[in-house]
Amino acid sequence: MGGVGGERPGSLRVGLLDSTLREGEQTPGVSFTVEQKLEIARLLDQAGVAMIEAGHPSVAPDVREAVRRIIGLKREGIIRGAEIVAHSRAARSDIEEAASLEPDRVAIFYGVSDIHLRYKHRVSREEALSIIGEMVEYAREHGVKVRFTAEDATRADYGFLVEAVRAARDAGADRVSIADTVGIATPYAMRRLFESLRRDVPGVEYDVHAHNDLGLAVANSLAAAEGGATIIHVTVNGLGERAGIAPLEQVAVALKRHYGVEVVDLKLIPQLSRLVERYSGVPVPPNAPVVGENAFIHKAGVHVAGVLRNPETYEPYPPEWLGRTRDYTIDKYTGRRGLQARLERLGVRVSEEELQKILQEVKRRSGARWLRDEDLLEIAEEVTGRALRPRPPEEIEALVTVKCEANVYTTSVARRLSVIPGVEEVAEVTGENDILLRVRARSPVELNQVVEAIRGTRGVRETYTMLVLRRIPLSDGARPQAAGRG
Ligand SMILES: CC(=O)SCCNC(=O)CCNC(=O)[C@H](O)C(C)(C)COP(=O)(O)OP(=O)(O)OC[C@H]1O[C@@H](n2cnc3c(N)ncnc32)[C@H](O)[C@@H]1OP(=O)(O)O
Ligand SMILES: O=C(O)CCC(=O)C(=O)O
Ligand SMILES: [Mg+2]
Repeated sequence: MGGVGGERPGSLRVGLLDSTLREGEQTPGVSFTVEQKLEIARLLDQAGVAMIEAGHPSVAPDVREAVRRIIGLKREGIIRGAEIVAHSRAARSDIEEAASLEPDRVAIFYGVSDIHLRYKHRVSREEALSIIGEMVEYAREHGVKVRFTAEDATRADYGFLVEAVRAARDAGADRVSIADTVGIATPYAMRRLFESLRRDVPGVEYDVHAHNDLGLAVANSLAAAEGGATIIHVTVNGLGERAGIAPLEQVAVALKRHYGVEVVDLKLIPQLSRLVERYSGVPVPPNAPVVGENAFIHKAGVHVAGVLRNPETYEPYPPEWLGRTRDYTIDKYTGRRGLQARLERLGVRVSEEELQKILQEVKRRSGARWLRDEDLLEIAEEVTGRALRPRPPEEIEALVTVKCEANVYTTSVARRLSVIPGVEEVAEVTGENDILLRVRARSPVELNQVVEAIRGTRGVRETYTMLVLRRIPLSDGARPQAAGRG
């Protein structure tokens, strides 16, 4: 492959620390239950993350309980590979509480920028160095591995940062996390910072923790890894304080795409993303990289024509990496090639002239929305004058009630359902159910497929299907009169 995007900057020795359960729960409005945390932790381990930051036990009883039980899963061998990390302030009480649960590692954070020293900790640099040394040593006395986190490291004076990292290393920390706590680093500065630290303070391994306030978290994390960081902190869907931190899914795919490193099983990413979306209640936008609904949906005719010949024309990596599939929409942006391919997929062959007419009609009708296959076939029938849709003697009509998962937007689910072929009407309703659908199918097998598609839609918890046995046509005389004073 040529060009800038095809360059391989070289291989990296790097793994992921997932902090969905700690940093991710610092997202405003997010609170996972203990059971949800266990489920997320198990899936993260299955995916192959190197470390799970399970929480900060001193925060609240349920946070402590989740950390305790995740450590229990590790002990029982249910979580197999991931190292379990407990977060802690540089305070004896926090360290004792964290260490008493016997995690693999305690991570002790302490702000190292002058802003943090002066306004938050209200200590001098000398005092800070002795607190860092003492607290790391105190944790080590409890028999756990220790990571020291230099919080706000990217705004710290470099000379002092070096002293702080040395103090942590000399007291027994084998890892140091360099945190871009307010997301102000640039990739170039980040790479140089890690290169310098590795030169000036060898003998420890480095983590990078990059916030996304300026949308640079992924770029900064990759740059840090190029500079020598061996662990990248991520959260599923990029959850975290303010704009969050580097999203697991983006970092994992970028590492494979750019460096040929597969740090997690990419095929588990869609499941992880949906699970965390559901439990966090934070919706994944359709245009989110990797996990967004539109990540592999093409629209413009020129793109579709290219993708039909070779998907690489408009895809940086194939959806198959994630077990996803590509698709394209039919609307006013469609061109001849895409339209023809779609018609062929539907088993419809048309002449050049008919194709042109259908295209004109598509462009005239679609407006802001995209056309379903059914709509397209209807247009094609009108243009060609041929019956293109098989018409069995009877159609089955059904009403399907849908209950949505807690914490999902009913309107998003309704929108997803509305594009399922066979779904003719969608209404959001009050009462026990959230959505009512009118469905039409040509056979019981087809009805079953439609219902399966509904049940498999993200956000759908439960469905109930009622077959319509008979419709009673209302004669004019039987039609209820509008209430009026007349
Ligand atoms: C950048 C990051 O995200 S780091 C992770 C931050 N994590 C959290 O804050 C977890 C959620 N926090 C909490 O539940 C609470 O803040 C607790 C339990 C940690 C502490 O609660 P409280 O004791 O009531 O203190 P409060 O939150 O009001 O203030 C923080 C105190 O911790 C001190 N502190 C802050 N950071 C540190 C640190 N790294 N090491 C030691 N002490 C610290 C502050 O100076 C302040 O002390 P003060 O009360 O003497 O002024
Ligand atoms: O412990 C860490 O590595 C990071 C702490 C944190 O969340 C931050 O500084 O933003
Ligand atoms: Mg953070």
